[in-house]
Amino acid sequence: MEDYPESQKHLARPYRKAVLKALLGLTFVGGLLFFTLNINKQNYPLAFAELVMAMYAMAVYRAVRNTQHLERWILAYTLPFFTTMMFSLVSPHATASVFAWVLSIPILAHLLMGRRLGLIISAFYMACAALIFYFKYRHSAEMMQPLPIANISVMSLTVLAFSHIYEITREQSETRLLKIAQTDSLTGLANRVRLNAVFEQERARCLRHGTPMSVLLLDLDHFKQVNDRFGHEAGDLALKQVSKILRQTLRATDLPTRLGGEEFVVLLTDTAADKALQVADKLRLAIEASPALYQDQPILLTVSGGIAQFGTDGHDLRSLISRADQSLYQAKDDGRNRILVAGTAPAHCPG
Ligand SMILES: Nc1nc2c(ncn2[C@@H]2O[C@H](COP(=O)(O)OP(=O)(O)OP(=O)(O)O)[C@@H](O)[C@H]2O)c(=O)[nH]1
Repeated sequence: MEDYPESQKHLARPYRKAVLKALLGLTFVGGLLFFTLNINKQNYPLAFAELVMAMYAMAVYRAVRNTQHLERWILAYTLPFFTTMMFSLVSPHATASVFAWVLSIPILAHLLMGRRLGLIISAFYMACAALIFYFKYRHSAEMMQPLPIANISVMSLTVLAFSHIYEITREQSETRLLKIAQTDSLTGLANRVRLNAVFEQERARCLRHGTPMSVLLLDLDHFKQVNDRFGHEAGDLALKQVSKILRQTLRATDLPTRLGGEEFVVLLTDTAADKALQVADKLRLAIEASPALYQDQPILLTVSGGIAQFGTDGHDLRSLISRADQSLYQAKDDGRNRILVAGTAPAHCPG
């Protein structure tokens, strides 16, 4: 589970909303201005289009304030906006300077829609603008000179390339920061923040498809003695060793996380409690069989655990962890090195 698309979408929303609101404000004011200018020039179709866009900008501004569907509103506004721009380029009354607006397309499209969709939308509208330019000025000897054409083309491609590169690097830094924010620095496992985010996604999937999901809470036994006897560095090494076993043993669709201290939570997707117990026992035996080596000394490790199943034992992460925690403490009381399923009699005896 290495993707961060949902978190990234949430992270991009506030700044995309700010860019959209600025665009809406500017097009409202600009629309009214160009409406007046076009009325004075008796260019009524374009004046009417500018007025409609200004009113539409106002309506969208009100709609996006509390929307849950920002991406849809971005498309619902920018596509008519860019199309109106093309309409202005076609207008016989418009001067060649109107083509300068085309340079705003790649910037706005990338800022508002990200690198992939931004590139597609920019390429489409810039190609339309190039065709309009050609058909409008193909008989104009002045405009069809190689120098102005090369100038316009290179400038347009430069703005497109820089907008795209900017968005790629911005998304990459965002992914890097998200990864750092959602990773436990000692073990490299996911942390509580990521656990919460993935749980919410998986919960929706479980409710939609009716698939099971279990939460396994693991706690190292007598870990204080490891620190006291071998030192804190050895304790850290033991935590890394357990993390390595979790990563190696679990399926790619499961999420092993470190909650803090010597406590781990594993989110087992598409897994009911009885199957989760089998997985947990496999982990428990692997941990027992692989002592951490600190300065050539083996540190024997065992874990106790509790399992709770989504739906049966709770519908949110907090209650599931709390139910698993009750079983974990029961497992500790029963002698440690065992896993118990919530609401059942002791399900495993070490041996
Ligand atoms: N080395 C190391 N130790 C940690 C870390 N986080 C917590 N600990 C130690 O983990 C120990 C946990 O001790 P306890 O809560 O008493 O649990 P325990 O000794 O494992 O006993 P039981 O859970 O009852 O089996 C404490 O000594 C903490 O200092 C860490 O990041 N690194």
